[in-house]
Amino acid sequence: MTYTLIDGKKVSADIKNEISQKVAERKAQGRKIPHLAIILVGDDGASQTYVDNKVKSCKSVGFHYTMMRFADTISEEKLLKHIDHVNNDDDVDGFIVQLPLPPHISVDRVTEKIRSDKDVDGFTNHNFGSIISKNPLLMPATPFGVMELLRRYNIETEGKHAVVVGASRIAGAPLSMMLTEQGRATVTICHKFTKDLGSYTRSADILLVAVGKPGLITADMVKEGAVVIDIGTTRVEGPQYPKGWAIQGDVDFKAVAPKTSYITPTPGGVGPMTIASLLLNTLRATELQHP
Ligand SMILES: Nc1nc2c(c(=O)[nH]1)N[C@@H](CN(C=O)c1ccc(C(=O)N[C@@H](CCC(=O)O)C(=O)O)cc1)CN2
Ligand SMILES: [Mg+2]
Repeated sequence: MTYTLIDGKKVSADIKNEISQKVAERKAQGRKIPHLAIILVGDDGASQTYVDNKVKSCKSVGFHYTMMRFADTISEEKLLKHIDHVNNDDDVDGFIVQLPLPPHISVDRVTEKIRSDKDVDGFTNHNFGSIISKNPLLMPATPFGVMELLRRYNIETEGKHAVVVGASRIAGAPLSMMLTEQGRATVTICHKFTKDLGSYTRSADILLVAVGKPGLITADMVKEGAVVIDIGTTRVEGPQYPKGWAIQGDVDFKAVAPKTSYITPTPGGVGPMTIASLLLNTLRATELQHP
């Protein structure tokens, strides 16, 4: 079977162009320029790379941005106080706290401290719940990016069987709600307690995998003609890679791709969409707060 490669890099570049135009219009009309603040705790190498990409993307679309760095020894109390300060800073339209956080800090308490109308990652309970409302507020960036890829490639979801592997708060769980609500798909969620994973994945018209286990999905687990969306991104280290590491998805791409109708590569599939969605959410947060 010949398959179509879903090019997240290109779609995210298109979205960034669309955002740049909207920023230029706002500027010409004397309206507020979106301002994203990024909180980074500690010096995790991968987080640093993602945050650098977010800053670069803000610059490329004309957003204002502020980087806020803290040592990994910061107390939870101090971090929560800082979040409160950003919540009340009227110049900041949206902000994120880069994950993971050091183990002594509760991700749940930090996330819930973020004002929901400035929560451009869409991680708060309020925004999570708003997925099933008629008018969702700010949607979690990664699943929002997946839905946008499906939409831009005209992939029909209504009435289809979508199997989501992984039930994380930032990807699998909200994605299954979006596929049900906006996509009108019949959704099965699999997770680490699922027995005989292949018996579910083989029945998927659309298979979406967000686990973080390279090579988890092999060719025998995929139905002929399925759409496969790989959301996992794991940094695998090894001397064979020029940089000393490489990004790998959850799907054995080489073996699986020939069986599919559409498939995302890793890197270059869902990953770039995460940042494009963050920019879209920041623009939306600005439009809501400063119409
Ligand atoms: N506050 C947040 N923390 C984290 C999020 C998030 O959305 N908000 N997601 C991940 C990390 N992440 C963004 O922060 C992220 C991960 C991967 C990519 C990406 O573009 N991946 C590329 C490969 C990049 C590379 O070569 O290193 C790809 O898949 O093509 C973007 C963002 C956890 N933390
Ligand atoms: Mg504001």
